[in-house]
Amino acid sequence: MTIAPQSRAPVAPSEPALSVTGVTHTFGARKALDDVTLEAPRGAFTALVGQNGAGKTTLFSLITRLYDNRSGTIRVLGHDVRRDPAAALSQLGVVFQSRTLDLELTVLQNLLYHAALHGIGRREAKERAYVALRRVSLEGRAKDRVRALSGGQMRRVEIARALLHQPSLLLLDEPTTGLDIGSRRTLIEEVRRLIDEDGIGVLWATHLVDEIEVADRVVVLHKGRVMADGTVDELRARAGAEDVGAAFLAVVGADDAEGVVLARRASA
Ligand SMILES: Nc1ncnc2c1ncn2[C@@H]1O[C@H](COP(=O)(O)OP(=O)(O)OP(=O)(O)O)[C@@H](O)[C@H]1O
Repeated sequence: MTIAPQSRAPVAPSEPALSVTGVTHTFGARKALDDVTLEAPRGAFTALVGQNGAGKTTLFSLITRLYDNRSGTIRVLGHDVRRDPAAALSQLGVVFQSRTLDLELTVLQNLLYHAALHGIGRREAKERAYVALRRVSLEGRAKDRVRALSGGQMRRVEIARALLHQPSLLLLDEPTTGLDIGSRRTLIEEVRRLIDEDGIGVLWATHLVDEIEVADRVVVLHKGRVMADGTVDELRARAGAEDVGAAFLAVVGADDAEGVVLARRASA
């Protein structure tokens, strides 16, 4: 399937990169998402934080149309993903939780393959690939096989690949999984720079509370429900806590947050 890069309808400047309104999703009797409403503005880092099983991946699967949203509305830059999927998906870049690069191909080949799926011509694709690799400081590795890269570098190639069709919204599902502390920091800094320089909107799903600190906005998802939505300072003030981890605990209920706290300790 190719997604036409030219399917870009005019968009009001006030439209957020992502808006989700009243979305519920069930797997049989299990409610994975319960009346979820949230926004990810353009030019901002929005952290979606929750424990394992909170519903983060389910939400991403609905935004990317892997699942059909049967209730509520999901808009990407104003385009309803159900009613106008081509326009919505053309504005969307995704880095999935599992790695999805072909290890035997070079970095450039991986990018060109993805660009072809988006209907981008080869010459244009090559130019865009080098621009995107420069954005993540990897232009010198274009001709290397992916297998030769570190885990953090592979993640940055995936981000470059997600940027090829020039989306307005970048979704990242637990992107620092398996990375050491230095690679995690580099990845966060690269994404922060993309936001500041390109004005892209980012929704970064994580269960690591220390990754919230850099976010402009935080959405706390717990057992499928949005428990808090605001700036890091608002989250701290609401919970009456200095520390963002303590604020998270207070919002979701201390007894329930063990997975997140342990994850935070493990990553410190
Ligand atoms: N395909 C599926 N079939 C049945 N239940 C599912 C399916 N996918 C997710 N669930 C359930 O939905 C809930 C939300 O899971 P989801 O994977 O969205 O959470 P998550 O926040 O992404 O967690 P993780 O960080 O572990 O991936 C969980 O209770 C999970 O068991």
